[in-house]
Amino acid sequence: MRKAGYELLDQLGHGGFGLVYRGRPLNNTPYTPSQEVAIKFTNCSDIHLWTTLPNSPDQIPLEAAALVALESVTSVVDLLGYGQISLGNDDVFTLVMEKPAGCLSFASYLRRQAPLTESMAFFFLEQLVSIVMAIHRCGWVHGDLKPSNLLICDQDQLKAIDYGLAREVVNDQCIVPAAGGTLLWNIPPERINGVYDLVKSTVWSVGVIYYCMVFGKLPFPSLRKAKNSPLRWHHNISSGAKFMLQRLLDPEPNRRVAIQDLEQLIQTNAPPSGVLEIQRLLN
Ligand SMILES: Nc1ncnc2c1ncn2[C@@H]1O[C@H](COP(=O)(O)OP(=O)(O)OP(=O)(O)O)[C@@H](O)[C@H]1O
Repeated sequence: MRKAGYELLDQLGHGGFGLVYRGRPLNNTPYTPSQEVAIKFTNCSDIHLWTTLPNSPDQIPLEAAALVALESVTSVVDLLGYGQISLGNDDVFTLVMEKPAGCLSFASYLRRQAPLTESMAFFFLEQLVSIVMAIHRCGWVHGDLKPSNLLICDQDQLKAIDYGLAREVVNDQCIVPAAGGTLLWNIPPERINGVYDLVKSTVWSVGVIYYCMVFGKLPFPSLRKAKNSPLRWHHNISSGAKFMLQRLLDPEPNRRVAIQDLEQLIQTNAPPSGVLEIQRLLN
């Protein structure tokens, strides 16, 4: 455990298993005392996947190992410390993470701003793809990509949080049993059949988030509809945007755009740069 002291402030959020508090470093920490942190507490009995780091025999949750492995990715929040503590009768694992200044949940942003202009949606799609690819190049997959696991910082920069479902990728694949995830955001239609590939489902999640940015609503009301219904266009969008959505949200995982082709898909279907600039100036 890296030792450091933090003062707990108010609760930032809570999810299925974790409670997250805003914290302030005490004077004995290497972190700048004025900079706030996010401290996530998870009951150890709720953590099912543990691992070790190469330089230590200590067991740590896979979530912590993912954050260590992704340390160099700027759009992934920094891990500042971790460790196990006892609270009453419970053993609790704590993760101390960077809390980027002036950030807002991307879910709240979309609730207020979506549908976005095609230009803005593309601007965030590019960032989302670069986050997915940076994580992929480190040999991991986020596993739970959705707007509430993205922060929007400094007005328009995305950062991904919550690595509780992150997994290591081997040969561009990560086959997992049908458990975890959030229905309709990151659960693709192929999961109806049981085990599925988290890498292909991440491409699906990118499509769901992009669709929500463009239309302000989820693409499908249920997994069954996602498997059998064509995509609906709620207002007119460019043929490039339609093509990208069809490739990202193909219900057949082997036909869906492969992660290796994601960057090329968005580069070749970008709105013309003049249109992008003018639309951004108007926003
Ligand atoms: N590094 C961070 N900086 C700022 N806020 C954060 C940070 N980490 C978590 N939060 C806040 O705490 C909330 C819950 O965190 P997190 O998603 O990691 O918990 P969880 O229990 O895994 O959630 P879920 O079950 O919804 O996936 C987030 O939605 C966010 O509002």
